[in-house]
Amino acid sequence: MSTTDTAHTAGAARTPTGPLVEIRRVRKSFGAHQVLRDISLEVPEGTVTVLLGPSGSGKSTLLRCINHLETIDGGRIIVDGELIGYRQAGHATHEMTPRQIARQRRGIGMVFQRFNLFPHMTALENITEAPVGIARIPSATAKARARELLDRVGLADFAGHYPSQLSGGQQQRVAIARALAMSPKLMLFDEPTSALDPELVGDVLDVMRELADDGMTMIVVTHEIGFARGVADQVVFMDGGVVVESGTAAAVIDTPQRQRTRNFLESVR
Ligand SMILES: Nc1ncnc2c1ncn2[C@@H]1O[C@H](COP(=O)(O)OP(=O)(O)OP(=O)(O)O)[C@@H](O)[C@H]1O
Repeated sequence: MSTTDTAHTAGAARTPTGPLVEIRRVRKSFGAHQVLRDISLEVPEGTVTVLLGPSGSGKSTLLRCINHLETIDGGRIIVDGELIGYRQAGHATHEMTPRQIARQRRGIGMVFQRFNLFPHMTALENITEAPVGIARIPSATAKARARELLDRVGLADFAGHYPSQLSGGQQQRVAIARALAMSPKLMLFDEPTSALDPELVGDVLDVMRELADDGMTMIVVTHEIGFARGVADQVVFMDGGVVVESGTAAAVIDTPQRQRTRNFLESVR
């Protein structure tokens, strides 16, 4: 059993309040391919939602819509009371100004499958780049904060290392620290461990679990069922662009009601 499978009472240390994220009847197509057909879900503040589903079910697309990397075709997405995407007569996402979009994106941290660190910058520089360049935080303040974040992800001694000098797991932990440096209210993770060697997965999931324990609101796309069972307050199984089944980890993972969910879980176990 990996450390990520150890007992963690999902949501126990947190007191969920209202939804930080509301997704209502969201639709998204690429050409004739309708990837998101009708997605609705809510993510209460301070909780972790894990999105499960087969390849091509639209999980990444949904995360990208929440973070303004894609524009929805219908429905609406609200994060912290603000419309992110809304497509109905007279209200289109693209009517937002670039400045509004940039401001909203700053409140949402995203960690991708591939760490996407700047190769010519040290770990510390990768983390301070956005706070200094975008948020205009004084360099000394940003550096001090970056060191705290490196410590938090277990890499206090690696501030001066370049990405090529770090393992994949260490790079991903720097990527998490980089996202946290903008003090997001929501963190999105898109298969953060699927590009890692198996022995490096646990350290990254442990950092994510600590974030959850600290009350970070998180939406995580992952096939790590042990993580979902141990950390998720809510598990959402998507297939064919719809939510097939959602509920607690115990409900969706241990006692799935739908055959499609059972088939998927068997395929990843
Ligand atoms: N920019 C794009 N243009 C055209 N098709 C796209 C685009 N982005 C995603 N798709 C298609 O949308 C579908 C859903 O992709 P998406 O990456 O959201 O699924 P997923 O559930 O995250 O799958 P995976 O686990 O493989 O990443 C796929 O068929 C994909 O090819």
